[in-house]
Amino acid sequence: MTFHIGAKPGEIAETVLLPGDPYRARWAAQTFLKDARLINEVRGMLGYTGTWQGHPVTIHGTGMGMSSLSIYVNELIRDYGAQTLIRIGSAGAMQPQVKVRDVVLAMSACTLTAPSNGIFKELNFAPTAHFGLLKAAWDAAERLGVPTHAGTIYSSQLFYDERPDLQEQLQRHGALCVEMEAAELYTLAARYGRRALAVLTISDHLLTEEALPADQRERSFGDMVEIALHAAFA
Ligand SMILES: O=P(O)(O)O[C@H]1O[C@H](CO)[C@@H](O)[C@H]1O
Ligand SMILES: O=c1cc[nH]c(=O)[nH]1
Repeated sequence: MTFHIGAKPGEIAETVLLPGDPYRARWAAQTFLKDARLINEVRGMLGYTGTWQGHPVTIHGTGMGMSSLSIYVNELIRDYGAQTLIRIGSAGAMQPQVKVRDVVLAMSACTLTAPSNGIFKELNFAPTAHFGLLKAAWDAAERLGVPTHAGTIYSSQLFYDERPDLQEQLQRHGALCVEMEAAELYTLAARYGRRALAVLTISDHLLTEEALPADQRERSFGDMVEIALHAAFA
């Protein structure tokens, strides 16, 4: 047990899928894992462990934002030995060719500042996905026929951002979408020598203002879960 995770030693798999939403964790575990059992519910942050095609897998919520993800990912890596960490999140599209329900694989994640940035001081560290996972996820998406984009994304500190100028510059420079966790996940994975990737589903569009409701964000993003599972065990 850790400060925020009630699982006993050995109850968390080396492969962990990380949705922000704890109810998406419950839905994904019940939908994709065999024999899924609840291994954490401290503060309502649900985590489940089961198997996928015979491989042990944990699906654990991270909450919203880099500060919350940082707590769970630090404990999953340092206390439970997680080796492969794949975020399965929602995101807002920033480019016209990226449509609602498309999948985005985050090759890199720009951020204004993340919880880890303090240690870099004046250095602008470039948080980057694990190449093997990224390639395996791309191949899986092609096989499954899921419309998928790969490129840089924006990990924002705020959902209600008061800096439209930043969004404009990121759009000009090709950022595909905005979410709130990948940059810190990639930084922690780099620090501890683990594999990480963010597989995102577009839930809303910043240009067209289309948006999916909460129940669909919680329970209908199965393509990204399948892509993440195939990538983890490719
Ligand atoms: O759907 P999740 O995985 O929570 O991801 C996105 O949704 C939340 C904001 O609504 C943020 O956590 C953002 O990154
Ligand atoms: O951070 C997020 C997540 C989904 N959609 C957005 O617009 N922003």
